[in-house]
Amino acid sequence: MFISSLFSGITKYFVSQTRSLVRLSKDKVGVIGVPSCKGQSAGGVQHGPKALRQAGIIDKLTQLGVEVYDYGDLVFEQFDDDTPILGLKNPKNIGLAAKKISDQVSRVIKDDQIALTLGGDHSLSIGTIHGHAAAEKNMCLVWVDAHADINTPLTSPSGNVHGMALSFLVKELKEYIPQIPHFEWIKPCISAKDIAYIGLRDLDPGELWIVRNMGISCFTMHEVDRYGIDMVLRMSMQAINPHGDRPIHLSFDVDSLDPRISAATGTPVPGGLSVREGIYIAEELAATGKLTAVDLVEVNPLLGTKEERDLTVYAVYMFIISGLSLCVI
Ligand SMILES: NC(=[NH2+])NCCC[C@H](N)C(=O)O
Ligand SMILES: [Mn+2]
Ligand SMILES: [Mn+2]
Repeated sequence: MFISSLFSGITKYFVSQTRSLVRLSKDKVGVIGVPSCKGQSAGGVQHGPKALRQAGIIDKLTQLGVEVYDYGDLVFEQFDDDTPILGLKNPKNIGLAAKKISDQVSRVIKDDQIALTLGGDHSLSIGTIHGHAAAEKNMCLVWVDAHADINTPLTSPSGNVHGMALSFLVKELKEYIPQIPHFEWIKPCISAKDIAYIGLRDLDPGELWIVRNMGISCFTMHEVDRYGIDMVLRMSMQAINPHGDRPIHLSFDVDSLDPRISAATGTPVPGGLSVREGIYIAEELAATGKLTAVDLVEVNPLLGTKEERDLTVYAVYMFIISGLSLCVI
């Protein structure tokens, strides 16, 4: 008697807690391939979009009932005469590519589709976030990464733009960013308080200073270990989207996952997220009904063994399918 009533109480609890289906913000997804590689130095990351398409992401989403529009890969003119400015490598290639990416993401979101961008290195997020903010003024950003990617051209130890992407976009950093040719069009479009980091574990000194002093919400791997990924997401949303009414941009660097899963990436860092923790982020943000743009970056199919490459791509495949299809039962 006692046990059965307890059981029915628990059942009721779980039924009341269970979402029957993930509520996507829009039921259409626009896929944009961005074969960018000039934001870092390892060859191969430009093949990321192809590897992810070959894994069958688009067919699977379509079979699960998502209306998918595939815009193919953006084509970028290549400039060989691209000398570094203040140490920043490939300013012309990256600055002009970012404009193209921004315009395309903006168009897709204005067409009422979730913009799913397949990279490519993380410098592409200069364009995706800029384009998202142009289409949706009130957007907020969840940046999932081992790295903060917020070096300015002056603090960067490498000159690689994939490690600087956010610095060009954050309003509070405007005074710290020098003039870079081909970057003049980039207007800072997001405030520090509208950004949450998840998974960080490898910051440069300048980045540490910025994150500590600018008021960006930051949940490092330490917080993920301490509170668990569910609580970290709740705290992130409490910080940047307390009323749940803002369009969400999820920028997901595959090196946020532990390198035992995602070895096929240029800058792996031990001690990362599990596959389930990564996927849980996609599912929960999709379930807010406000997910509007997703960047999937830094898959490099030329790194690691064949098994490692397949596993990296498979993890990303699961992340996208779980996040963007209606498969929470
Ligand atoms: N998107 C990435 N994987 N970024 C790695 C950045 C590494 C280093 N912090 C740098 O600025 O060079
Ligand atoms: Mn990273
Ligand atoms: Mn990154």
